Amino acid sequence: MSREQASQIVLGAIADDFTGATDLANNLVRSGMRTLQVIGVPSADVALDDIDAVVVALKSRSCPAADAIRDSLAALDWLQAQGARQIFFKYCSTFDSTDDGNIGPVADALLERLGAAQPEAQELPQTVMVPAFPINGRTVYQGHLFVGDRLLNDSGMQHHPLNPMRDADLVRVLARQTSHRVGLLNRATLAKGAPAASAHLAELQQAGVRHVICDSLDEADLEVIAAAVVEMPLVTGGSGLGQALPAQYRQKAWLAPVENAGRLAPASGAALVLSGSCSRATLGQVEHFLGRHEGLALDPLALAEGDAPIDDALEFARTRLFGAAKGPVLIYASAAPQAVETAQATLGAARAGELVERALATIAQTLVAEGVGQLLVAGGETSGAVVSALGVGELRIGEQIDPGVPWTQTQLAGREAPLSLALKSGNFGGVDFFTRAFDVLIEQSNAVEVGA
Ligand SMILES: Nc1ncnc2c1ncn2[C@@H]1O[C@H](COP(=O)(O)OP(=O)(O)OP(=O)(O)O)[C@@H](O)[C@H]1O
Ligand SMILES: O=C(O)[C@@H](O)C(=O)CO
Repeated sequence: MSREQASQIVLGAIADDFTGATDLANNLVRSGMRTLQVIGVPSADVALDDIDAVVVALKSRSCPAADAIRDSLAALDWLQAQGARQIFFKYCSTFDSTDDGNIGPVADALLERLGAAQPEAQELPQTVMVPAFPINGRTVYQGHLFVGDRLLNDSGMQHHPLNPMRDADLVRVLARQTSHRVGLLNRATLAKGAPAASAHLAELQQAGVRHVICDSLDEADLEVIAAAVVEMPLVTGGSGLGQALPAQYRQKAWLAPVENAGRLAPASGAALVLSGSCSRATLGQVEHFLGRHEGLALDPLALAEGDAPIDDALEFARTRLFGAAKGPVLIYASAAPQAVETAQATLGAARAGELVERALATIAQTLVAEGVGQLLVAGGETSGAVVSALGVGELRIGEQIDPGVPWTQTQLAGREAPLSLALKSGNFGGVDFFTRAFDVLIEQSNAVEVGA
């Protein structure tokens, strides 16, 4: 099938984790693209009528680079078969990766596959790296990533359990992940507008630069970048760029204007929060929630001894969810850096993470089967584990709770009503996120019921 024959999908995105996928899908919907999120590469046909963008959610951020490449290429092949005009490799706005990858190796593999599909192209394959998400405080200046007013390596991300970020210089970080040349499109050039940015990208390409880290301090910078890269086969970055691209697609008449790109059915069932994120924002949200509602902590060291903590958590939740009260309650492994270090020193980082993820996934599976209908999960890896255990195939995107986090809905096999699901990236959301999310869901459901 040629691109022209099946060009109904404008944007095909490959996201390296599930919360990141929802974040991108949210921004695409808010910018007027009818967006479907699929979990993994679909094995059966997916109905894509009236869909402008598809986001394939992978769990490829922290796995070995070879696995991430394999899964990302499979997603690329599928998206190309759907006729996607542009491919977007979505990773974290905090550039979560290690010296072994996976951002560099995956971007290289995608570029090579896309280049092979266009042997007539004369130029070296090139892509941009645009992690900035200004509304959530992620900006890039002179190639250095900031979270709020702190450099990345001083933002809390240096303590991340799986991919501690100890260097804010993204040109240097990426250069350790690829054998190809890495360059910079800086703010001074962006300030001159899209033609200057395009000219600089072309110069870098002539000089053999494959990956271009882009500064961006605000939405205006992202709009300039979007205008300069709209024709690139592959773009990469965070959801800020995703918010800026649809306007460019409309200018090219690739996209028709739509009124309400995201609308969900009313929510039902008991309300549960599961948190495996140890990020600063989540720790604040856990504390805030526990000041108002009940919660139970899971300890990885106890989980290593057996499943008793899972049974206790299930009992705790059942008595609070399936009687007169319907929650919300919280079950969490989220812990401060010192407690995480202790667990990791005893169990190893990977095993500690697996124990927590398996426990939260089991709890989600059991309680959703018993009547939880509104589920909020905090943490990208944690969301990946939960969504996989639930067997989620597709997510429809609804109302935003806070920037980067929408409510979504999915239809699970054997369930009558759809499950409302919010997947929160570790560092996203205001301090009252865990409580306010359910208020947003009620408002959204009421609006649908009265036909607003
Ligand atoms: N108490 C703990 N000790 C050790 N590891 C933990 C503990 N609690 C959670 N973990 C693990 O830490 C990891 C947290 O990663 P996760 O991606 O879920 O959150 P995050 O990094 O804050 O979110 P995001 O990726 O969206 O930024 C998971 O693998 C989780 O199982
Ligand atoms: O870009 C971000 O920060 C998020 O969408 C994310 O990927 C966190 O997992």
